[in-house]
Amino acid sequence: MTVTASRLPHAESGARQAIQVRGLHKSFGEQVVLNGIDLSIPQGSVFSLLGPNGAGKTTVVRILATLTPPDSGTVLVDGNDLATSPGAVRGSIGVTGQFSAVDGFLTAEENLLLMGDLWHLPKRECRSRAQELLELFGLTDTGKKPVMTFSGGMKRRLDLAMTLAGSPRIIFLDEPTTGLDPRSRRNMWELIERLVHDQAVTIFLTTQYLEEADRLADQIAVLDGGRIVAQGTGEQLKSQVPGGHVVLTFADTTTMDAAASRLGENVTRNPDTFTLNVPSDNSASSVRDLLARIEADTVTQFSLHSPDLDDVFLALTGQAGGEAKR
Ligand SMILES: Nc1ncnc2c1ncn2[C@@H]1O[C@H](COP(=O)(O)OP(=O)(O)OP(=O)(O)O)[C@@H](O)[C@H]1O
Repeated sequence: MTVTASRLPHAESGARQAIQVRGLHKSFGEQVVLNGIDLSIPQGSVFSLLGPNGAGKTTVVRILATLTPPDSGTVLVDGNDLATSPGAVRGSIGVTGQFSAVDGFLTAEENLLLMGDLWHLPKRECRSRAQELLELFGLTDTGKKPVMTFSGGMKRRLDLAMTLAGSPRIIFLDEPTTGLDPRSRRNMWELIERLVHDQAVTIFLTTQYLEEADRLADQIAVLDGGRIVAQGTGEQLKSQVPGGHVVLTFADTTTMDAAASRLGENVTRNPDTFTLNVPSDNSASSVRDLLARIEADTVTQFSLHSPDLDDVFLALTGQAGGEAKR
């Protein structure tokens, strides 16, 4: 099945762009990793880059964060040209995740003070910012303990807190919840949502968890074979793949079979639960047409199922998403 790449929906919106990328190329030796990437990410939004292992997500983050030079292409971060003003780019970004700066021998508070120092914050501001961040990230009680005693979730929270010490306008979160248990992952999601809501930062998120992208991101792009193969909101991406269906439940086999014979061969019967699965795009008109073809009064329950991002990922890349592999 082919899914066509959608246009860049926000490029026309007129919103100020936090990140603009045009024609980005990067090869390592013979291996072409990025083969012409275009991105426009509006300020104050959450953007998620998805892709199978080795697709080049970290390479994109490293290029945008000035850690790896691109071969060609133009990149503007917070209005600054990466090629001519890398220092200004570094001044407006924070990077967490696979390049964690957390020092396990120091306490959480000391780590935060060190970051404030690196950002040349005055001593007093440094202390108040550290306290503020410990509180924001639920680390006040453990602030004086060495980080090596922290759980994975606490370390990730501290990592994100340290990124915020410099008050960045754009934050790169490279797989921020990989390896966390479901509860810690949800905690991180709530923190990220609060950051975007309260501080209007722009988030560039890479993740293996499609559910994470679906929950947090305003825009999702799928990177595969060196190119962005689809981009849009979670809903837009899901609407591009088949998998939507209506589930009709009946009181008994007789009414179920009567409906099945009127609906034709695409219907899947589940005799154990007296249900029929009927492929549908779930639009109001197709659901209305469907009900008009059967004795609607015999339906005891009715539900719509949309494809999830896993279906999208599979259709686009031929691989299951990270969550599915676990
Ligand atoms: N410094 C480097 N030298 C040579 N090859 C590299 C280098 N960095 C990345 N690569 C290669 O580029 C490709 C993309 O790597 P990258 O880490 O960007 O992918 P990814 O999408 O982040 O993968 P994952 O989901 O596994 O973290 C991989 O094949 C990787 O081996």
